Amino acid sequence: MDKLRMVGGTPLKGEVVIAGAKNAALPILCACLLCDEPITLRNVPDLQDVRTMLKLLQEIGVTVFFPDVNNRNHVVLNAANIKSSEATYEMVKTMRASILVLGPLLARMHSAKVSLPGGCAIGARPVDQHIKGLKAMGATIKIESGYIQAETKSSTGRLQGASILTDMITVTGTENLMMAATLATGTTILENAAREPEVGDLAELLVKMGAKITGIGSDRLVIEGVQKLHSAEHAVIADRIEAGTFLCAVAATGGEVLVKHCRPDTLDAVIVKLKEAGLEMEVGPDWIKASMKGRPKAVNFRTSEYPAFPTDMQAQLMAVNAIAEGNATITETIFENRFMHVQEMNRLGADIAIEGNTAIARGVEKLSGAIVMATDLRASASLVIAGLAAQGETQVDRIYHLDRGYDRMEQKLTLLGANIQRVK
Ligand SMILES: CC(=O)N[C@H]1[C@@H](OP(=O)(O)OP(=O)(O)OC[C@H]2O[C@@H](n3ccc(=O)[nH]c3=O)[C@H](O)[C@@H]2O)O[C@H](CO)[C@@H](O)[C@@H]1O
Ligand SMILES: C=C(OP(=O)(O)O)C(=O)O
Repeated sequence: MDKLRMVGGTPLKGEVVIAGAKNAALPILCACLLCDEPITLRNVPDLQDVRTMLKLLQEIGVTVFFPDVNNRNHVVLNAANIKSSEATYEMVKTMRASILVLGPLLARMHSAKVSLPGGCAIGARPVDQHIKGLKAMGATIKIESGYIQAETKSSTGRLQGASILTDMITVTGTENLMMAATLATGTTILENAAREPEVGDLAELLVKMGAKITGIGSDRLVIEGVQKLHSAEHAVIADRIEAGTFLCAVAATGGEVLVKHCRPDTLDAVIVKLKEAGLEMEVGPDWIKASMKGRPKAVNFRTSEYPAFPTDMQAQLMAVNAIAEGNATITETIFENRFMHVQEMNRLGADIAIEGNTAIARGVEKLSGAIVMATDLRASASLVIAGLAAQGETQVDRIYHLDRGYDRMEQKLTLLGANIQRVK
């Protein structure tokens, strides 16, 4: 199992180019299942979850073509010949986002069998709202032998438009139901829809494919079903979480970094908090120039749905707080178990206590290197940030979590002057 070894204490300096967003690329790849014509995608990040999704789509019968052998970010998908409507346990257990094939397969093939995702390191993460929404659109769904088995029951085989109000805001739930609704008969209204930029990016691709969607970017999506979707081209939106992760790394280590090819307009809540922490930022249309002098200041924050502070940035900003001046209160409201990084940060000398869904970080002047273990994707990123800020050598084990969602993180950090290596 790969590990990352780093010697902390070097301020980051230089430029970093942000990749396409994992959380936009994954549903966008699944959208190719909705039509029998090629979908051309650019700015697809080259990371493990994307490779897993491409493998799953190939198992289903999608052809995957990289027109330029030297560029894994440009992919053409063609789902003209679907041969299976199944996502196996083997696939879903490595990547929960496999659930995103459910809506498109059901809409296009009129049946789908997808392994029920289990819980994961950050929480129970049920998919009851996906199921509830598809049932409201006329699907028959049973759970058997760990699989969601779904079928449409109308005479045409098509799902039917419905008004759906989800019990809570769910990102992949909104995406699954929106994709399913594009090929349904009649109109679907999704109330309490997720407003995350990645949902909007998926909606933009669907519109390019001929879908009729209004309310994009709002919490009320109206989708008028069409009979067929067609070929389209799309560039995946920049990853706001990767950009935010590098901004936190600058805040924790000091230095000056130009974050390029990002979407500052999707990072408002993160920018506000990092400014409070003392990170100086000049913001352009697709770049942020960040510089940090001295120690960060502690910042209280609370995660919530977009446009509020993202749960996927909680661990990284906690790493900044670990070495800040003062105490911070950090409340996680999205996932019930997303503090697994706390014990590992404390092994690096942080002073963080957990009380229910709140962590209290008492900033320490210095962290000291140690061997720590990554438990999930963003926990891994936070430990890398803490390791880069710590004195001495840190080793982050189980880096496969990090590889799920970051495109060449250690190479990008090396270009910024960090002393970091992958150990096989
Ligand atoms: C691939 C992808 O885009 N992943 C993101 C997506 O995950 P994901 O879409 O899985 O997260 P959700 O938005 O669905 O989850 C939000 C909350 O709702 C609960 N819930 C959700 C659906 C459901 O049917 N029932 C239910 O109870 C979840 O357990 C969680 O507590 O949004 C999360 C919240 O921004 C991010 O952390 C993930 O990075
Ligand atoms: C939790 C995350 O991803 P996933 O939903 O794919 O587990 C994440 O990107 O931080």
